[in-house]
Amino acid sequence: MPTPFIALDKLDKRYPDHHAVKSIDLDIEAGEFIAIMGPSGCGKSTTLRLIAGLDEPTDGDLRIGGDSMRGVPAFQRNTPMVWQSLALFPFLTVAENVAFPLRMQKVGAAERRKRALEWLDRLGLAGMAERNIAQLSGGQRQRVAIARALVTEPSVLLLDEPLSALDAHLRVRMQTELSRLHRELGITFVYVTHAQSEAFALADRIVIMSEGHIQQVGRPQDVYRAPANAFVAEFMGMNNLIRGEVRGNDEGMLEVGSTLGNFRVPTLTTRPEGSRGDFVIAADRVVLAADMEGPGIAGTVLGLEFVGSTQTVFIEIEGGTEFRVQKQQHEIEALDLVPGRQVKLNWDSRHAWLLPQPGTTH
Ligand SMILES: Nc1ncnc2c1ncn2[C@@H]1O[C@H](COP(=O)(O)OP(=O)(O)OP(=O)(O)O)[C@@H](O)[C@H]1O
Repeated sequence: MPTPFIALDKLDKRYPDHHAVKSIDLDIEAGEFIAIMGPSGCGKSTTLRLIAGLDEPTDGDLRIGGDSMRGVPAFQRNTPMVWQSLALFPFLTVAENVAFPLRMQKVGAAERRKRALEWLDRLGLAGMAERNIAQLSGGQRQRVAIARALVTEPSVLLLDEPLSALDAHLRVRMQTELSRLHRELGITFVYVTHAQSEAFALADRIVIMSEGHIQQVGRPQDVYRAPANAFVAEFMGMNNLIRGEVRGNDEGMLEVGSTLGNFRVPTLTTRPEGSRGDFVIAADRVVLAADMEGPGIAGTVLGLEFVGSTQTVFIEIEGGTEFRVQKQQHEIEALDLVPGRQVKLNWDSRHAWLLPQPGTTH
């Protein structure tokens, strides 16, 4: 194994009244784009601040390039951070804002200006160098903040919800821009976001946190299709979790009994009868049928939600369980899926994903 570029080693942060980050381990390779996600208050920003040196860990270690960062102040780490609020200086021009970190490094005035103008050019802001920050749009300010972070040519860029203040259209444009910069610069990006779409569009790997713990680290498609536990399955949103108990093992399949009926779930290992057999079926894997005499679970359409060209259908199963099903518009119309409509739900057993038993890997 090559030495990771950034290594979080049992990194821990306690505030007087809150244990924000609980002994987390994470290896980040040089040049990776890592997105950290999780519900509000789970410790994402604290983790980023620990990497930046804006906060000191209570315990554990953080290494960058193999060197421990314990006691190394933020200004000596060259790990700049871009925030949603940007923290640009309103009394400086655009060029002076970008050049500011170089001034801190005592770089000469001519060189500072040259490098600031190069970065402004690179971010599509050539010609705006002498403007005041107040004379820029939200998207342009975001670019200034990114130019200012990159002007010292760091090997890591930390971003804390950088796009959340922008409107949807601009957000997508800036995502493309960040992706391009990441590719061109080849440096490591660590990106905190609560927007799944951003994390999926940008990241090589996603880290899911909850209550100060890391719940799963993996490629976006793996976290989505193969959640490590019930928390991740539910956090990803478009999963249906069925809690059940193992009733038998049959050639790579578990027979699972639940309040919704008996199901077959693929497995790599056998499990003893009576043990947990919780599994997940993704919303886009559920098949709906109008024929109530056919096989499947009976349910009633509660309502629909538009998400671009697909819709999420919320279906109530007897006993109060709610299912989410993702369908294309034409399928919705073909089945006339209006609230109150009765439907049968089904899926191919091969698409069910067995959750690992707590404390084990799959
Ligand atoms: N300086 C501090 N003093 C005390 N508690 C703090 C401090 N900073 C953060 N916390 C607490 O630590 C927890 C984690 O905070 P953090 O900002 O890392 O969460 P987050 O996952 O980034 O949340 P959000 O998505 O809302 O920004 C929160 O409960 C927060 O109130």
